[in-house]
Amino acid sequence: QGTSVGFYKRTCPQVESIVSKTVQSHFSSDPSIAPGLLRMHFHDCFVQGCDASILIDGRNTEKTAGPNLLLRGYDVIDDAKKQLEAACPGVVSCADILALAARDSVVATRGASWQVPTGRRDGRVSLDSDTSNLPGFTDSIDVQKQKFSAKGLDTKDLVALVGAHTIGTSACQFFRYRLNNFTTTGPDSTIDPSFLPRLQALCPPNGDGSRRVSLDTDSQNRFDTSFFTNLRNGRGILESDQKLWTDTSTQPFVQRFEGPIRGLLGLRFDFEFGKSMVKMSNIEVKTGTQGEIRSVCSAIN
Ligand code: HEM
Ligand SMILES: [Ca+2]
Ligand SMILES: [Ca+2]
Repeated sequence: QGTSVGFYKRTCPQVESIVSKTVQSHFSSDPSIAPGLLRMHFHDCFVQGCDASILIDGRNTEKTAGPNLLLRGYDVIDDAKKQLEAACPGVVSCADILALAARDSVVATRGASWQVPTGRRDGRVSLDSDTSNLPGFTDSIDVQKQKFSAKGLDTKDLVALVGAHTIGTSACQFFRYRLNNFTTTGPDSTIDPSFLPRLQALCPPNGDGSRRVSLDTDSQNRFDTSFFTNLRNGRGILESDQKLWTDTSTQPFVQRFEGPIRGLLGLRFDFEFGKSMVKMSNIEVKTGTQGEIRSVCSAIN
């Protein structure tokens, strides 16, 4: 009853090539759509399951909620949907397009590929008030773990999936508070002191809070393990990211994802990321006769 690889094999064999070509062509003119689409899929799956509820336009929909205001890549999904409606009308869900586009975004940034099970149906509900279960950048590791385990994802999945921050950027407004007066004695002490001036220069106290800074310093366009090395070195940008290193329950996973195979404890980040993505992409999916196949991704039928 769940999703399966090759769900559209008979009904729309071109689906994967249409989505990947569309992602590639948008990526070549604007590389920021890769992190945009990956994050969008995560924010879709955590609210009402992976059902494209994030794509619905209108008043008080998920899109209008705080954590979703800076999402990007909606036009890529609309473009792919248009082509798919021409090739196989009424067949491919917007939720599946987004799941495929997230994978193709990792491939575009030279990460490892994985097979994406399909067969999701699109939801009919999108409410900004449902977005409170999305993790926040000040969340403790306990809260992060709770929010992930509520969706069937364990600690290893948490660390692997947050590894998505190996690409993309954050606005200064989400971490600038760590750089000055974080405590009575000064900046967040978990920040590498030799790195601090660089961040302070990028995000001065009264500067532009919307200015964007790499989440993985010096490697924002490459889907690699550098993000974990940066965490080890006190170079995490978000408070929630740096805590993955300071917390004793998540640090071992950061260590294991950082290096290439290290004996029996070694975990390949690229492989584990794909595995955890398949789990995340199956959160509360609607299949069979549930939901609908939207004709336009930004509106319910
Ligand atoms: C504890 C969990 C997480 C928290 C608190 C968190 C928080 C954030 C924040 C605050 C930003 C900056 C947004 C902006 O300024 O536009 C961000 C960016 C991003 N997040 Fe996460 N995130 C989490 C987990 C994840 C997961 C699981 C994924 C995907 C699998 C993900 C993918 C991304 C990507 C790719 C970006 C860069 C977006 C861009 O460049 O447009 N995040 N995240
Ligand atoms: Ca959703
Ligand atoms: Ca990187």
